[in-house]
Amino acid sequence: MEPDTELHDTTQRTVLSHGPLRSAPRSACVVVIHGEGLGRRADITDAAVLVGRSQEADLVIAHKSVSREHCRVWRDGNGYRIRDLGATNATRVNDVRISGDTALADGDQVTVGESILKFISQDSVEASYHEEIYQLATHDALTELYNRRHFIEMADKEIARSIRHARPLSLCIVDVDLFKPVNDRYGHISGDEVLRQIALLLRRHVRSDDIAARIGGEEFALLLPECDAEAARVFAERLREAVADAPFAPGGEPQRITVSIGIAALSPQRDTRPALMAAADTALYRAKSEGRNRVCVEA
Ligand SMILES: Nc1nc2c(ncn2[C@@H]2O[C@H](COP(=O)(O)OP(=O)(O)OP(=O)(O)O)[C@@H](O)[C@H]2O)c(=O)[nH]1
Repeated sequence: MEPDTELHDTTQRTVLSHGPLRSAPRSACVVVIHGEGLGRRADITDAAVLVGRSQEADLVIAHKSVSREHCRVWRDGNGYRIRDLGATNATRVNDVRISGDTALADGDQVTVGESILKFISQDSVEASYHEEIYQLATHDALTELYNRRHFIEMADKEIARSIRHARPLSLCIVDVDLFKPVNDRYGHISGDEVLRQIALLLRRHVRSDDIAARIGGEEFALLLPECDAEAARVFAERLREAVADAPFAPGGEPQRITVSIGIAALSPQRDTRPALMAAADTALYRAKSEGRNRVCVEA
């Protein structure tokens, strides 16, 4: 198990990647091209996109110059429109303060506090470039799951949403057991293949609203909205069994691989992401010390 704060460089392991597992349909988007939130983007699909400082915004820009609900962008027939929501620093499009609903055209620059967003229509050649950049910035190259940084961003939003709506939320931290001996015996390339296989199992087990990420070398996180601790335990048991039963063969040699899983649920006493992660980590340590290949829940 790796320390929580450690960062992992996985770039050399892209050699095993067979390319993106899912190709997102291209949609119009707003992307931050300057200031706080640089690189962050929100696709404009059927639902309107709220831009603001609030964790519940679709595009969060956590800067004091940005109002909690700053502006809204939405699709209107074949076009797109934007409206300022009474922000203290009024929204500007191409440096002109907007009033009422305003149409957006491809390439328009939207000033939100001290950040600048660019509107990119789905027909733009620039859209695929930003899609690629977004994929690189938010996903782990080896497993195609979300990376740690993006997981943290999404977890903060999900926690805020769950608290606001008084809904349950659980976090599972999944750590591969005795992975060092696997690497030592079969080499890092085979170890990487094991990690990819485990990531696929994770992906198969989660629901579409769940958030699956690789947050460390051999450590994964699963955030389960609408799931209390007991439901998360049942889910985690199924996942643990699926890994233990899966046919791994690093270096061509059949090998049993197992995972330990620590779980913590959101509660009034545990209502921040660091507290939730620390509690799940404590449960994980217990699972390891009690013999591995098991699920523990932090009360
Ligand atoms: N192949 C591969 N190995 C990695 C990667 N990131 C971390 N590791 C390895 O994962 C291993 C983690 O080992 P430890 O933290 O000692 O834990 P462990 O052997 O899994 O033992 P327990 O967690 O106590 O069950 C180390 O050998 C790391 O080198 C990676 O991206 N690819």
